[in-house]
Amino acid sequence: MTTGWAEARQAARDAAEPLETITVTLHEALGLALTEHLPALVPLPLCDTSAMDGYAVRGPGPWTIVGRRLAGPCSSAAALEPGQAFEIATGAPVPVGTEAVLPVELSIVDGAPGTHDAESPGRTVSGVLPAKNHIRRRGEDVPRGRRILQAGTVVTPAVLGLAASVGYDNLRVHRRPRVRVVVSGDELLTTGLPTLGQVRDAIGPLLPGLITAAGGELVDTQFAADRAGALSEALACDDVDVVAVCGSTSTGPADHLRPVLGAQKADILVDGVACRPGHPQLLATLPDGRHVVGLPGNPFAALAAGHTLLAPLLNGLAGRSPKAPLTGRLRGRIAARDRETRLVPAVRTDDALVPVGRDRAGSLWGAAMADVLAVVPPQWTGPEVEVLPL
Ligand SMILES: Nc1nc2c(c(=O)[nH]1)N[C@H]1C(S)=C(S)[C@@H](COP(=O)(O)OP(=O)(O)OC[C@H]3O[C@@H](n4cnc5c(N)ncnc54)[C@H](O)[C@@H]3O)O[C@H]1N2
Ligand code: MOO
Repeated sequence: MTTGWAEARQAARDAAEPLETITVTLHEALGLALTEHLPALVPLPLCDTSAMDGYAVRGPGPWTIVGRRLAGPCSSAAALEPGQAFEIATGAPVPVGTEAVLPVELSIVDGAPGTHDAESPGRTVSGVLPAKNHIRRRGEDVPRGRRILQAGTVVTPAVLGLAASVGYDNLRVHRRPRVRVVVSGDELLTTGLPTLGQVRDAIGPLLPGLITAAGGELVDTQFAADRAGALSEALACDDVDVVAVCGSTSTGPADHLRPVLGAQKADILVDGVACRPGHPQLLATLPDGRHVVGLPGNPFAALAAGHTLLAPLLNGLAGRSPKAPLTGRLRGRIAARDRETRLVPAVRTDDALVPVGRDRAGSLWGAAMADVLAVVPPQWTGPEVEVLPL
């Protein structure tokens, strides 16, 4: 029985148990999801540091310059007495007793505007201290031990930078779900110009990016002839978590996916989705726990199904926390359907989403021009819609 679009996505998510934990280097963690909350191993900053290039000072000026501290390891012994200053670089630990940092552009050294000068110790600096003391206190940005990121967070470039700055070399993450793509259809051609009766495979090329973005790892793409036996063979593998079958989802004489899944005693969790395009898509679980997603052969329908069932399934297996939906306002005359959700390619303008058209199930032209798929639910009257970034 056909499932509603939102329910189908939730069913795909619910079918996915997050995969095992692995420990990887920061570099290897990009795109994977944290398995545990991350506490800061050190405070940020580590100690009281200067926020400006200038002079760390104590008491009222003028101040005698007694030392110099640039970035890099340094002794903790340096201290200021009232009336003393240290030339200091942004980010360097301030000497004990520092009350403020006088920025270099506000400073006068021996009567001349201050500059960075290796000869400054022994000279006198003066200037009017600004209201801000320009000292970053220990732990002011991130206190030591504070939970900085939650389990389920996807590791982004910013997460890597933050994890490194609070002391991590490795992260514990869920492994990526391994995916095999099986493209079915005797008419398909993978290179060159098609002749009568042939069609260039458009789904094989679009899936790797979608799979990676959803947290999966494409193991390989295989081609299966339009025979039940070929599809059965392609499904008989134990080296992947998910098999995405393209084509063969309908009820025609060459469409064998449902009968083959029946013969393999698969549990069909979603048997068609009330959406356009993409309504024949399906989600099943094989007796050994592997998941099968059936993507319709019409290329735009396959893309829509990739976002409807495949991406939420991979997100869940990868251990990614669900995200609140993105929304936007759709402009123009869009005819909602009575019972089915429409997935409409649209571009973002300054103030709205504008459908681009060219969105028949067999054509990827609209989707290729679009920024998002706008989700138009049954009997929608607008203008707010959920959007799926492409
Ligand atoms: N009697 C009915 N026929 C169809 C229905 C229906 O409800 N009743 N639904 C239509 C819809 S909607 C879709 S979508 C397709 C789904 O068909 P299949 O998943 O079985 O796919 P095929 O029949 O193999 O192919 C359909 C179409 O797409 C082209 N195709 C297939 N694979 C690729 C590929 N990798 N790259 C590019 N194009 C591909 C294929 O040549 C066909 O033109 O069923 C409708 N029929
Ligand atoms: O699912 Mo079909 O794609 O509506 O064309």
